[in-house]
Formats: sequence, structure tokens, C-alpha cells
Amino acid sequence: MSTSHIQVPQGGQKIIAGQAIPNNPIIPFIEGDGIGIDITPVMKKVVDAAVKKAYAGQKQIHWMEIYAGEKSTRVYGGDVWLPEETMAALRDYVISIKGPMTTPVGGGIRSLNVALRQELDLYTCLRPVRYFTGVPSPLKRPDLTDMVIFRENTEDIYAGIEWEAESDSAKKIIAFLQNEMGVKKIRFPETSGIGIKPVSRQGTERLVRKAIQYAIDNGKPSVTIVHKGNIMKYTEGGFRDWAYALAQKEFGAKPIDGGPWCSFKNPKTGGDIIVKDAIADAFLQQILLRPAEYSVIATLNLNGDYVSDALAAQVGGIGIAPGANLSDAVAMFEATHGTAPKYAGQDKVNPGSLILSAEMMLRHMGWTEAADLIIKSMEAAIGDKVVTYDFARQMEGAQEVSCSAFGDAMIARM
Ligand SMILES: NC(=O)C1=CN([C@@H]2O[C@H](COP(=O)(O)OP(=O)(O)OC[C@H]3O[C@@H](n4cnc5c(N)ncnc54)[C@H](OP(=O)(O)O)[C@@H]3O)[C@@H](O)[C@H]2O)C=CC1
Ligand SMILES: O=C(O)CCC(=O)C(=O)O
Ligand SMILES: [Mg+2]
Repeated sequence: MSTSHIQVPQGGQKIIAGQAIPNNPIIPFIEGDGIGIDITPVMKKVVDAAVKKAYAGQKQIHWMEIYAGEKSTRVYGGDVWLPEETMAALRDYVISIKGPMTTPVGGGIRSLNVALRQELDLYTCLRPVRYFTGVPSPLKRPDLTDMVIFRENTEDIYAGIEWEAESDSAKKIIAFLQNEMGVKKIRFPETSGIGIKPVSRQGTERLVRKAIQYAIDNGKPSVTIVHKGNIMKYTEGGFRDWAYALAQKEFGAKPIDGGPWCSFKNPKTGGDIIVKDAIADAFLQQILLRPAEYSVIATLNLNGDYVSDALAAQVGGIGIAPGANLSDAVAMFEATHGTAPKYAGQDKVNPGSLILSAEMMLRHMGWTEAADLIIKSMEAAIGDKVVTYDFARQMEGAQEVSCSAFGDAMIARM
């Protein structure tokens, strides 16, 4: 059994699911690989300043470092990428925040980010995409992009069920497909790697239920199901059909002009909510050409990954794209971007994504005054054109500042 390396902070209290958030909650954080070392301390500093200012010292987060990824292998040694006590802390302390973690392409370890989502059953990846006035964008009207992505976070090809080309396992599965399932369409069976894409009705329903409920709670006009169901009929097509069926069965949606689009009255506002669908490739051009027509998006894991970065680019890039991973019990917040290794340790990148992820966390905790201060101070810093390199290179008259100086610029504007 490995030694414990987690130090529980003195004076902090555990958040218990279903109970009020204490004034001194313990929040576990994972620093993250690559630029994690730059952005995580800045995020903590900005959050602490916002909480202090909003509650005049009555509330305070007690940060508890837990380990995963490269830092974990340094702290625990050897091959310990995701210690059991980290998993236990993420479960026990209910709300947490993490920096990005590296996943090698091809061989090597499987994604720790994906493993966390699957192990903790964080089935909703929630990624809001909104425009901050003054942020440089490739669009003429970036303000028209206002969408909230609900990405299924536990299924699809991210399940990691795959076999390397020419391995014994790949040969076995190909032989099974050819001999027992009558598959004749594998073009080069001797050299094909094989991956499996599981998509379930239950997994689809719980994700789409959250997306529709979000539209109700936030007065949104539509939910768009994004899929490639014309090609992958029983996985992505299933996702679309199950989503429509759920909208009708659980929310009383009625088909429009014979369907499949349907609509129902928002029980809270009386306004119409339209449930519609779009095929993923067409959707990617629609969001550029007609962004105002889309609001809440419900989609599968891989589509959600692509759509997240594409939409982030429309409003200034992944330097400012936040996210949350949610189960029915646990919430783990993280930026949309990765470890951007070429910038690691340079105090250069935009800490905005992780800070806005923390803003979502504060709102999730009901600490809305502190969350509002974060939004206000970020808007003020960007409005004054005090920005990191990613925005500065596209803005005229900007004052380019470091990652930590951007955090300080926010704090100065609270
Ligand atoms: N949830 C997670 O932990 C995630 C982890 N990853 C992992 O991260 C690693 C690197 O992935 P990669 O594909 O390079 O994608 P990254 O998101 O790490 O970086 C791609 C580019 O995005 C821009 N960028 C990213 N973060 C910021 C930021 N904070 N501020 C400003 N610009 C930013 C940079 O653009 P420019 O070069 O133009 O300056 C960067 O080169 C991989 O191992 C991948 O698996 C990826 C996504 C999510
Ligand atoms: O796990 C990874 O390395 C990549 C994850 C990713 O791209 C995402 O969550 O958007
Ligand atoms: Mg991604």
C-alpha cells in the first residue's frame, strides 16, 4: 500500500453531498501537467481574492492538493499516474478542480482525464461558450455565439476498447467479425486496428435529460442533438432517436409538422423550447454561419470534443473556454484546453479557461457574488486591453501581460 501524500488543510470542512456548503470548504485540486504549473496558482489566487472581497473574509476556500499525472509519478514514484487516494478524495470531497493532463498519441498511457470521467461516472461534460466584449475573434459577430455544450462523457469511442493493428487480439476480433458476424467490409483486414464504439440508450437519456432541464432552468429557446446518425445508425443514430423519444416521453414535447423536430412549453417561463437535430458535419458550418440559431447542444463524446474547441475559437480561443464534469454526486471542474507543452513554465498562457472553470465551480456552490466578481473583473481587464499573448497577437493597442499578471489585473479590477 502506498504512503499518503495528501495533506488535509487545517481549519477546512468537508463538503457533504446534499448538505449546505460550509463557509470553509476543502476543495481538492490537481495542478496539472504542462501549463498546469502556470495557470493553477493564478486560478487559486484570483478565486481567493474574489471570495475574500465578496464575503469580507466570512468565507474561504481551503485548497487541498491531490495528485495525478506527471506530478503524481514524481510524488508517489514509479508508475503511479492516478493514485487510489486521489480517486477517493475526488469522491469524498464532492467538488474539485483540475489542470490539464498529458495523453500521449498512439502508445503509452491512456488518457487520465478520460479515466477520471469514467471512474467517477462524470457523465455530463458541460462547456458553456459565450463572448466577452473586446475579445478578438475571427467572426464579424462573435456576440451571436452563445451556446452551452452537453457532451456525453463516459461512452463512445472514448471507452478505450480497441486493438492494435496486427496484434493477436486484433486478428482474433477480425476473425470473429468475418467468420461469425458475416462482416465482409473490412478493406485491409491484415493491417487494420479495430475500435469499438458503445453508445447506450441509458447513457444518452441521462445526458439529454440534463441538457433539456438546463434549457428549462435557464430559459433557453432550443436544444440541438448533434450526431452523425446517417452513417453510424445504431450508435449516433440511436443517440438522436433516444433523445427525441426522451423529449416526448419525459418533457411532453410534440412533433412539429410531423417531426422529428418537436417542441414543448417551458413550464417555468411559458416560452417554447424546440428540440431539433443536426448532422455533425453540417453543424460545424452552421455554427460559423448561423450561430444565433443554436443554444443548448447535446452530443456524443467525440463530437463534443471537436465542437468544444471549434466553438471556443469563435469567441476567442481555448484560452478562455471553461468546463465542468458532472455526475449526480460529484463535480470536477476543468478547462477545455490541454497542457500546451511548448508554453509550460513560461508564465505566458491565458489562465482564463481555468479561472472561468472556477467561476462555474463557485456558482455551482451557490457563491454567486464571488462568481460575479470574477466575470466582472475579467470583463474589465479585457475591456482595458490588458491581455495575455493569445489575445494580444490579434488585438490592436493591447498591453500584453504574463499569465500571473493577467490574474493580478483581474484582482485589481474586482
Ligand atoms: N482535459 C485535459 O486535460 C486535456 C488534455 N489534453 C492533452 O494536452 C496535450 C496537448 O494537447 P494539444 O492538442 O497541444 O492541445 P492544447 O489545448 O494543449 O494546446 C493547443 C494550442 O491551444 C492554445 N492554447 C491552449 N491552452 C491555452 C491557454 N491556456 N492560453 C492560450 N492558448 C492556449 C495554444 O495555441 P497557440 O500555439 O496558437 O498559441 C496551444 O498550442 C495532449 O497530451 C492532450 O492529450 C488536451 C485537451 C484537454
Ligand atoms: O484526455 C485528453 O488528453 C484529451 C481530452 C480532451 O481533449 C477534452 O477533454 O476536451
Ligand atoms: Mg478536447
